Amino acid sequence: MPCPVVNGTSYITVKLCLQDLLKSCETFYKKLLKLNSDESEDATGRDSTLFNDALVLKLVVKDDSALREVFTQQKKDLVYRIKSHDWRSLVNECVTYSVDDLVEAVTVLADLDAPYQCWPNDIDPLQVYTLDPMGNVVGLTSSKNGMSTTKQNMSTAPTTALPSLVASRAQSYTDLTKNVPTGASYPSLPIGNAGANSQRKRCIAVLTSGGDAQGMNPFVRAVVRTALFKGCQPFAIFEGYKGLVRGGPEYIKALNWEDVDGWNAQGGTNIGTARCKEFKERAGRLAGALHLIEAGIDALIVCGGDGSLTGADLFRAEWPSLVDELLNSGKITAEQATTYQHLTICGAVGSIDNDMADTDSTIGAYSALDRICEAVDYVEATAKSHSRAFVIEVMGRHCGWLALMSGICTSADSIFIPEEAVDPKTWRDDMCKVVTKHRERGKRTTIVIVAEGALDSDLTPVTSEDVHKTLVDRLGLDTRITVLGHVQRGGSAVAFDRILATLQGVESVNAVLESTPSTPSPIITVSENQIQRKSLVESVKSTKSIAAAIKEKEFSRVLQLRNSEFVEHYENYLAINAADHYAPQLPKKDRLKIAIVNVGAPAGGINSAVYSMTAFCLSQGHKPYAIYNGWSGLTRHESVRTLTWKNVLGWESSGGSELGTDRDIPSSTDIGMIAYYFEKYQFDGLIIVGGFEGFVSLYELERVRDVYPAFRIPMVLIPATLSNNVPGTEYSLGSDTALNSLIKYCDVIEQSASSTKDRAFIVDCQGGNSGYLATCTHIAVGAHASYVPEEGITLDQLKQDITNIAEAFDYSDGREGQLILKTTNASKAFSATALADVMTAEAEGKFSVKSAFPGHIQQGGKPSPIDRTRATRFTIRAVKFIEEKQTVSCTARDSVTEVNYNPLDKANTSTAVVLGVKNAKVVFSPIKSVYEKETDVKKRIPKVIHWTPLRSIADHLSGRKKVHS
Ligand SMILES: Nc1ncnc2c1ncn2[C@@H]1O[C@H](COP(=O)(O)OP(=O)(O)OP(=O)(O)O)[C@@H](O)[C@H]1O
Ligand SMILES: O=P(O)(O)OC[C@H]1O[C@](O)(CO)[C@@H](O)[C@@H]1O
Ligand SMILES: [Mg+2]
Repeated sequence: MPCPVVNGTSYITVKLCLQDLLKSCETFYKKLLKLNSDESEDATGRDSTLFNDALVLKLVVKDDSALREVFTQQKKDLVYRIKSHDWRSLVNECVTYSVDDLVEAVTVLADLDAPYQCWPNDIDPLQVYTLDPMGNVVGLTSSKNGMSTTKQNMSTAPTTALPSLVASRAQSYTDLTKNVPTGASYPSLPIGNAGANSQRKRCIAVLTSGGDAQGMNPFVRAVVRTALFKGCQPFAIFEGYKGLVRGGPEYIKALNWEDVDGWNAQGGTNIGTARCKEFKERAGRLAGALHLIEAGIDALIVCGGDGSLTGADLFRAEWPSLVDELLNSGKITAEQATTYQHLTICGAVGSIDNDMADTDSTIGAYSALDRICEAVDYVEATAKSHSRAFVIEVMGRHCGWLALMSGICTSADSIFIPEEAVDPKTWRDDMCKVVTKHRERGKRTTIVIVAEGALDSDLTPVTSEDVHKTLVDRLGLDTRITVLGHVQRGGSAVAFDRILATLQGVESVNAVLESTPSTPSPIITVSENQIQRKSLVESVKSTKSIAAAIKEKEFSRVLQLRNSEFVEHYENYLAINAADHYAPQLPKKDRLKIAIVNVGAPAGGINSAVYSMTAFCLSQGHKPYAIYNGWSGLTRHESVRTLTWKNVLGWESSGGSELGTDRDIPSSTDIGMIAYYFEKYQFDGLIIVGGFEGFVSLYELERVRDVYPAFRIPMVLIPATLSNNVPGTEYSLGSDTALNSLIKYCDVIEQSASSTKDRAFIVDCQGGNSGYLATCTHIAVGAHASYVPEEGITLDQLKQDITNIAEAFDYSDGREGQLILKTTNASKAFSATALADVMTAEAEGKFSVKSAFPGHIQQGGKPSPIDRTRATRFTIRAVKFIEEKQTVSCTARDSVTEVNYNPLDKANTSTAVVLGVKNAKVVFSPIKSVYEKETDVKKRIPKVIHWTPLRSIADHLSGRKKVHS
């Protein structure tokens, strides 16, 4: 039987450092590869030549007894590796031989008593890994390409079982996939698998391309694990399109469950990325097509920016002609051309720039924004000390999203973005006017944020140096430039990106499996927190049209072509940071008195809401009032003040509650006194920023409108609580900040767990009766399990989790730290510590569990960029809602009567509302119906939990088996 070496090599030298291993090596290779020996060669028996028709293998002895110790040590290492590694992770360190019959090879290995692993299973192996007597890893494959899953010959079942470690792990996967419907449920098998191969597994490859972005690793992890969970074979193409163009086992590798362990916390992309010129040429794409077909891959998931997805779209469009060309040039067979006539492509947007049309956010954008905000928050302190100006240059070659959002988050005085090309003649004056105005109002710092791609309307770049020069020359400001550069792409992903990437990874695999040859290639997007599928072609087209509009100087179109949220943020930025308070927007008769109060526990974004409310009210001409220290502050101390811009300077980015907050609700203080003060100050509108107590407060005020006309004004609740348990919304301010605090904490705990053998941690999470925080953290950190009040803790599940964890420790030799999240209220009987003790006892020495309590760390320090920008957006929406609903005019107020002061219909419940995000939209829902119909008042949670689907995703990605009662 011929045994050509994979890659076509036909001569191999194996060096032996110990003479006494020669005989056993000779026997090993002779039997395994069916080689003959050259009897004539070495009479002394020092070297040996083995051969057949296709291969010459020379065993050369370089006897060195000094190496005996090294060899002994190495062997020990190998024993460890055999126990702890999936050998396919050592694929780069081994020589792989192609054999016709793997089952026969396995029998030989068993006879030789050599250790080995079969992949993907022992019943029908595609690859086998073993050690030669020298300890070299030797691979055997029956496929044409070492990485391909297409076999040359189908083999029969082997006679030998797997080593038990691998067997038990393989069993877990089998169990996992048992729940997954196969065959008919996947309309996917038709593509690339039609005909003779119709039973073959789907082979799904993933690549990352363009600039790296935080979140690409969680994305790849989710693709790999979901593909395995659904019975497919995942592959990674290393180094982006470069790997596709170069091909072969070095760049195209099958990945396994363990290969992506711990990736959620890691920044960058572990499978590498590149900018690849060759792929822009047809010849490069032709090579890419050949390599995919050779590797047996029929679906490709590309995670990258606008450029990468443009490339993916082109590849998809050209695919049939590429296959034809490969067939005509004899590079592939007719059978291959038929099998791979369709390539399924799915795009996911991974780029810090957030420059793709049709999605609110790209994977990595919020992490980069987080890095920018952190840097500007730092710079602010030194700027303030010296009363300096700072020009901060941020990334974004063709997109100003990072500059715009960081401008909002840090209350920058001015921003420059490509979407709003400035007038070359006037921009300097305009900027100086705003900066001077802010300085006159008492601001000691000046922050100007310039996007890397900022332009004027002649398409001349507006550079940081231009801005610096203007601030120095015209205003005489002591000015510095800070270019943030690649720091923005550094570090690990924020919670939002980890979760977004994970959900998009899962959805990409779903999209691949559901697509048919006639389905347009999808791109996975997000809209107001909802993962959606859109058309890749259309998104690429819209994205290109933005670049074209800029090039053609059609600036009025450019902003509109970005999504509506971008436009809203831009208008908000101008309203709160560039407005002239002496020339407000609204005529005097429409100006209102609007109060804001914080109710409940502190949450990230509360202060941002107060800052935005104040700045927006002032720009409109309204009078903003603060009620300090909640309802009890009002009723006991009449703690009401008007707010000025200077009062709230710096609040956009500050943590806690500057106004002061507590959990009192109106009925527990003095509702009559509240009405009295509302009347005294003649409030025209109220904004409550708070959690469940805020929700109850609004309901109570609305209910007593009959009795107290002072409450017949528009009232809006902006939900703000880390528990994210307010009915009427899928998102509350503060929940993102809390998640970020918690994942940072968990990453540290995870490190400790991984460093200590056989150690798991149970992290106790806040959240009241809502398991939102624990579930999202479970996904974000890749924890093993989470216990939440919605599910409770059953003894059966606990037992199962103990078994799962023991198995995971077994497999990783105790080196893979395990985390479990537990919402404090998940069980009345088990505190985190009690649970840890029970698990430790039941694990019978296999592992130990400790408890960890992040406590109020979860309320976070500074609010996250998501909470800051959403606070701004929601608050401005709330003020606009009040404007719209409030018909009373200031003139009317001058002659107050009960009728004209409280003109709102007493029964008009639509004026007391919860502002929420629901089904991808910002909506105002009347408190009366939300409270009475949608709320489990006793448990303080909504009756319908919107995040329930996350539970099963969290579990399947951590390989947790669920016990169903
Ligand atoms: N028009 C195109 N045709 C074919 N391939 C393309 C095209 N544009 C880009 N690509 C491929 O995608 C790679 C990455 O593109 P690009 O450098 O524009 O980054 P990106 O994906 O937009 O990410 P980011 O801008 O976030 O860094 C390119 O190096 C190239 O291989
Ligand atoms: O790291 P590189 O290749 O220099 O690319 C920098 C570019 O990549 C991006 O960060 C996008 O990933 C752009 O904002 C920036 O212009
Ligand atoms: Mg790009």
